[in-house]
Amino acid sequence: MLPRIVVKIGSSSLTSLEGGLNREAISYFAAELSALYRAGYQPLLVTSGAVAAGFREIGYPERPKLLHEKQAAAAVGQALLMQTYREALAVHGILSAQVLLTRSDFHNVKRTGNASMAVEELLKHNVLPIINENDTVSIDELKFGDNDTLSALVANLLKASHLIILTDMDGLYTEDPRINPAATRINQVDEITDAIYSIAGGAGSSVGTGGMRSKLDAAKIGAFGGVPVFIGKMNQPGEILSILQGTGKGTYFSTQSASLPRKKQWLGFLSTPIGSLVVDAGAEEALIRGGRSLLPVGVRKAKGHFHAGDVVEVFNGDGEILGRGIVNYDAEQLQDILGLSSVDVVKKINSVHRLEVIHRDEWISLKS
Ligand SMILES: Nc1ncnc2c1ncn2[C@@H]1O[C@H](COP(=O)(O)OP(=O)(O)O)[C@@H](O)[C@H]1O
Ligand SMILES: N[C@@H](CCC(=O)OP(=O)(O)O)C(=O)O
Repeated sequence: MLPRIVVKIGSSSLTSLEGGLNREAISYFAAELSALYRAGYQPLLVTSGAVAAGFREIGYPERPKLLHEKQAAAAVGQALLMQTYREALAVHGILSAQVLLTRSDFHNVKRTGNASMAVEELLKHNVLPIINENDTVSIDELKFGDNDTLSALVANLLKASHLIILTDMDGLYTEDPRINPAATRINQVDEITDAIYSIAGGAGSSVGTGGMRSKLDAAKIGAFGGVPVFIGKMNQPGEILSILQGTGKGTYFSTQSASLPRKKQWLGFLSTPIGSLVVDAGAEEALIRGGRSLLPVGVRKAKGHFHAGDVVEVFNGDGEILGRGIVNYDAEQLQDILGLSSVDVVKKINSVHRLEVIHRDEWISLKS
């Protein structure tokens, strides 16, 4: 299999602030994608820009904020975006195809299998998949919103060897350079800690959406899936190959050596937590460093109306998130056994299905 490269291009690199596509930029990116093919890689493109490309044509004075307006702008802009890419790529003899995905396409194994099958078939025929979120049918609560997370999920799903996230800033800085011009670039990040998150701000322009924060989310997802991520900018011919050679203008994020099983990736990044638990220091140690299951004795509080089988978030006493897991008790049942030893749990509940509150196989640690 040729090494797969997922390239994500943000709205800020494709459109002007007044709305509308920057055709020169698209021609440039098409040439860079063609350089990837020539160098023996198999590229996949995740592109934003539908809303930004469409809002002016439809008559909105600025990037719309209301859902139905965004949906309409995306419907106009997505067609324009695809047409422009198709023409620019055809100059290099590259055939491209539109793939629109929604968050719910990643919600279970069957649906992800379905999406990946379609993309695999395109790759088999040397067609470049051009992926975007299906904005016209996505509703806000169930949306990726920005395409950073989507690109990382695609990279993990298709076992890419790299994810390149292109934006209007040449990497992660010690602070948003638009706010503090003295900020300096961080060239390499080995671990995405809370301190790294704290320096990442939101979108930098009126057309961008997630800013550096959602790009770090993507880098984290990539790290868990075994895909190294680059975040940066390019505007010179041949730069995409420099990025792969380690000399790109941006920040490189290293990956965990082994990729997490798909179920754990789902737990960490796609599941919807229904409630939360607060655990004591002993339980934190067992979960984070001991690789053990969570027992009732270590649970201090349970919040929310969850049922056995739901996903809950787990926090320590300082309010730091430790991870997520599938809980084995209903919320009411758990209230009765908080802090009890396993012997006392068995005495209190007649039929204990599974003693652990969260089994270690159904847990993902999110604390770095
Ligand atoms: N620590 C940081 N380092 C670099 N850029 C940052 C940082 N925090 C916030 N940003 C902002 O993130 C923006 C890029 O994200 P975004 O606007 O969503 O672009 P895109 O449309 O390419 O996804 C930059 O323009 C920058 O202003
Ligand atoms: N799917 C949307 C993405 C919106 C957006 O701004 O994303 P991004 O530029 O990647 O932060 C679109 O095509 O307009």
